[in-house]
Amino acid sequence: MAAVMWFRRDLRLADNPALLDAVSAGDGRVVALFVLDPRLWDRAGDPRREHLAASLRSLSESVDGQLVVRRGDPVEVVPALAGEVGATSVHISADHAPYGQDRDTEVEASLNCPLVATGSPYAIAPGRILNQQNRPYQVFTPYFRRWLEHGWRHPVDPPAKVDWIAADGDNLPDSTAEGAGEQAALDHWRDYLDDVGRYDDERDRPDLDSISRMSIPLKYGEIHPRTMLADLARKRSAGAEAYRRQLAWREFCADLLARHPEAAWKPLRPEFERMEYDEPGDAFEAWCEGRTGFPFVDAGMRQLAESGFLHNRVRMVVASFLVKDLHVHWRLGARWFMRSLRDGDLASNSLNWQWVAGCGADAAPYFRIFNPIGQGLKFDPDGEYVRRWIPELRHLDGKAAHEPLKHGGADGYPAPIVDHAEARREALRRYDAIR
Ligand SMILES: Cc1cc2nc3c(=O)[nH]c(=O)nc-3n(C[C@H](O)[C@H](O)[C@H](O)COP(=O)(O)OP(=O)(O)OC[C@H]3O[C@@H](n4cnc5c(N)ncnc54)[C@H](O)[C@@H]3O)c2cc1C
Repeated sequence: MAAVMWFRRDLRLADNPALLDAVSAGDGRVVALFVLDPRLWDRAGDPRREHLAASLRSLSESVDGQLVVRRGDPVEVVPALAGEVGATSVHISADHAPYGQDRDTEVEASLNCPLVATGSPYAIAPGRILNQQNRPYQVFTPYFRRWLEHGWRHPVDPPAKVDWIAADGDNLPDSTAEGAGEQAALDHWRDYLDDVGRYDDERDRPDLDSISRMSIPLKYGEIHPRTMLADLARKRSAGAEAYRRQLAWREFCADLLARHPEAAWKPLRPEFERMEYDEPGDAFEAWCEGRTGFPFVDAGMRQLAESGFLHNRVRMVVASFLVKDLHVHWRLGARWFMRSLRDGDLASNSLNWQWVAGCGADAAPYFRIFNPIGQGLKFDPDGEYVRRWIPELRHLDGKAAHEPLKHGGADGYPAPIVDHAEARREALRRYDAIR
């Protein structure tokens, strides 16, 4: 007898209730499976592929080298493996994203044994938080209040002993990514916890190193948010409180996407279907490459291209710039982010783009348009962040790096590709036309 543990977005052994169920169902004998699904693998950009491959290597070590990786359509691969090893059940943690839900329904229908879903990548599974009328929340703050009241389970330990059963598999993909895997995630998190007190005051400053970058291990399930929430509960600082609130944003996004799968690429506010956007031409290319002539925007886009990561404040500013200064559809920006980010996550990405573009459930009012220079001066007050990512501006001291034209210009650095005041007026005109 054996059970199959089909790992997906839960690449860890600790705090993994689905794995505990697999161990119990298989009487200690478990086949660890990961399916490299071409539909997901081919669409992911290099940063995600690299991280996933490194994380799988780490998981493989944790299961005594017996991780079975197979390429193909899960609807064929999972039942085939389950049949080969005579599995009595296949175990997963639930996937609430649109593709994952459909896939799991199909896999379940093709299996000759039960597909058992236990837990999810969230502290509280999407769909659970309802208001007094038993309806889902559209607005974050009341959702957050209810989320706190609802509470979550304690983390569970890794299984004491597992007999990992071998089966034929494909080669693990190569990777040069560093810092992937469960142990790296836990080490990074425990180090960061010492500094979480600074989070409340400094989290909007991309020039400082006060954010956690935990979106990456969370994306791959190298750590569960329950583990993080349990640690935060012991901290009792304003920083820890602020951090917990951000984790709730992640859950709110997943909740919204589970209820509105179309929100991945369609505006939640229907009037935005009529919004006029420009074709993505040279301006879109300049945005992708960090050559818009707006230093804060360009620093962000270069950081994204070079490192596969971007600070939340800068994500908001570059997204706003694309939609409201260049008048390009948020969907194109969201797609570029999904290809470029190591933490690219459909729910957090699409719902945050919708938030910035003004068409989300609890979106920023459309008419509040970020001034890309003002945002830089406010959140990178000494120009450190801009100089870090734009070598052409390194000769400019302090704030001057945000306004090169005012300070003699910079060789090789472009002039602004739009006039922000004019672009803002045009954005408001287009918004008025759909209200
Ligand atoms: C346009 C845009 C696109 C985004 N795309 C993604 C994405 O693809 N994947 C992703 O994980 N996050 C995305 N975010 C949310 C947020 O920017 C990142 O989670 C955060 O910057 C990751 O860095 P961190 O882990 O250091 O965050 P920290 O500031 O340390 O926050 C801690 C954790 O809280 C959660 N969190 C924080 N802010 C948000 C938020 N606004 N929405 C949802 N969760 C949040 C994340 O899990 C994060 O790891 C996006 C935000 C914007 C504005």
